[in-house]
Amino acid sequence: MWRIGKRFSFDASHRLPGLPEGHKCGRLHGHTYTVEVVVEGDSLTGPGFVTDFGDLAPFGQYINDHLDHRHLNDVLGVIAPTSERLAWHLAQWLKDHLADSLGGRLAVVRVSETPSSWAEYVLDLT
Ligand SMILES: Nc1nc2c(c(=O)[nH]1)N=C([C@H](O)[C@H](O)COP(=O)(O)OP(=O)(O)OP(=O)(O)O)CN2
Ligand SMILES: [Zn+2]
Repeated sequence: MWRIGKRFSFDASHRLPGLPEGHKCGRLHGHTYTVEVVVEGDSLTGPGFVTDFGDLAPFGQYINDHLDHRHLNDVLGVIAPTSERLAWHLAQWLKDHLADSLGGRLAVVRVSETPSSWAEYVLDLT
């Protein structure tokens, strides 16, 4: 099986209510988020692609239009937009909008708020 990935990034603010008093993430702050989408396949098409990286362009457009320079507490409609919840939100968007048009299967959406941390949502489309 092959796996390919494409990385996207955007800047956004959030705050995480519900943390202990004084926790830094309870305050309004921002991140340069990184999102990686992993697509897998058992065969190759065209010149040797699982799926053309360019087929993920609509996902980049969604990020630019709806998440970049936004406040994630407003956009996601959850009280605490953690990396885990953002990964789930993005996985649902990919499932709803791109699953049928990609050459391969959507496998993982991984979100990083900082270079040292990540959360991922593993898709099961079987
Ligand atoms: N499991 C999760 N833990 C935390 C999340 C999250 O989404 N999922 N988010 C935060 C905060 O948003 C915080 O801004 C980022 O946390 P942290 O990695 O601690 O950020 P730092 O840049 O301060 O990391 P250092 O490596 O300590 O410098 C918190 N936890
Ligand atoms: Zn944060």
